[in-house]
Amino acid sequence: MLSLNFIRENQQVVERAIADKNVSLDLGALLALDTAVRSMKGEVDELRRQRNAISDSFKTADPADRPTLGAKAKEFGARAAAIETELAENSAALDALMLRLPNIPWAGAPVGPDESANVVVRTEGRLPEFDFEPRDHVALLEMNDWAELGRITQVSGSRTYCLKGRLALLEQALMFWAQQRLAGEGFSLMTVPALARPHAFVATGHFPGHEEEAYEIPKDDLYLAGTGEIALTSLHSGEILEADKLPILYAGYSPCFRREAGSAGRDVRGLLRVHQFYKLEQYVICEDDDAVSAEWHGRLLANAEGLLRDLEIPYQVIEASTGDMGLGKFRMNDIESWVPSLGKYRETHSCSTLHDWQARRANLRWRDGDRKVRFVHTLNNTALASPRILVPLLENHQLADGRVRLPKALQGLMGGEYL
Ligand SMILES: Nc1ncnc2c1ncn2[C@@H]1O[C@H](COS(=O)(=O)NC(=O)[C@@H](N)CO)[C@@H](O)[C@H]1O
Repeated sequence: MLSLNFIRENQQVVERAIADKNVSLDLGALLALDTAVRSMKGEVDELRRQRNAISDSFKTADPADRPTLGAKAKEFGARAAAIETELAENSAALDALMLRLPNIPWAGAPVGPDESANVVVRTEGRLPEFDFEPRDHVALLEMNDWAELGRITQVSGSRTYCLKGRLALLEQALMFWAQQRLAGEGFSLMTVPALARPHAFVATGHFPGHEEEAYEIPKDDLYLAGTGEIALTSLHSGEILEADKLPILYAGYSPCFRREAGSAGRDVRGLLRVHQFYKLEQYVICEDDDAVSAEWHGRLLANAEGLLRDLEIPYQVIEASTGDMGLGKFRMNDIESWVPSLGKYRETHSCSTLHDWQARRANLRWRDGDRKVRFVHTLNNTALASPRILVPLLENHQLADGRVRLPKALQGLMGGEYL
């Protein structure tokens, strides 16, 4: 969310962001509501003041004047109440529009309608050269009995899976390894619930707008989150964080649930796009200083790139366009990992800076050195998300006989050179 002051003073900038992020929002209507709400508040206050003045004069008034005074006070009270009803409606309408306002994207974001406008900013790692026809990850899973992809769908529906044997162990080893790495970078490890209240989805910006993507638990007024970001963003809602507590660095491990409502027909085979997966999330709450959050953006990206380098997975870093980055982002860099069987890079990480857009929605604030209370900046990036990361991991390191050679960084943990 943006502040009303910012919107009033930067209408063109906000209009530009609305256009560049493909948001259908009538800023004029929002500003008209803002004006109406402010004038109505002024009217109610004035009526209240006048009514109180009459009430105060009542005691010392001439008894003969009291009926007239009483009637006047009543009339002012009735008019104030009538305005307050309309004021409440206008305020609710204004709040609803405020939640739909995009954050202002950074000046370096490619302007475009969707991912087609994204730009590759860096390509790392040498693509594997196979002297055999490389198998896709599903074939590798089947020939090594590393997953159950068939019968389980009769139990749990489409886009579900079981990992088996050494691959199930590898997923645990990967998450353990990545958590050790992030702990070494000063992140506090946390397991995070997928269960979350609707307000937590509003705080991150998933709601309103993406309700369809979340599994709902109506009996308990809960939803299942698609990312640990949702619980982590609202964990400190309402607190005023002391300056010496910042930056807060969380490495949040959670199950993630996504209905993938809009993905019919995409990635239907295997592990790329499933309803339930596990993610280790890098999450930062820092002071609202653009240079400080830009520095954290770079570090979150570097952490993820370091993991991919040690997994010996070739990847590329993407600068997301204004149309692809999403409503709340100031900046988003995706990392795409090479998938040999597809002959292309596929997103495995997404690194975002949101400035105070989430903080305003989550009421996340801190007290600066001058004791002034301000909204914080929030950032998040994937550290590892499994089973998707297993797809490039298995395919890039496969041998002609279907075995998979483990990256050196995992051989100790997994007790051998091969999965
Ligand atoms: N349906 C899915 N199945 C498997 N993995 C998924 C699915 N959806 C997302 N992911 C993984 O989760 C990563 C992060 O998802 S994201 O929506 O892009 N971004 C976030 O959730 C942010 N909180 C950063 O992690 C993706 O890059 C991908 O690796």
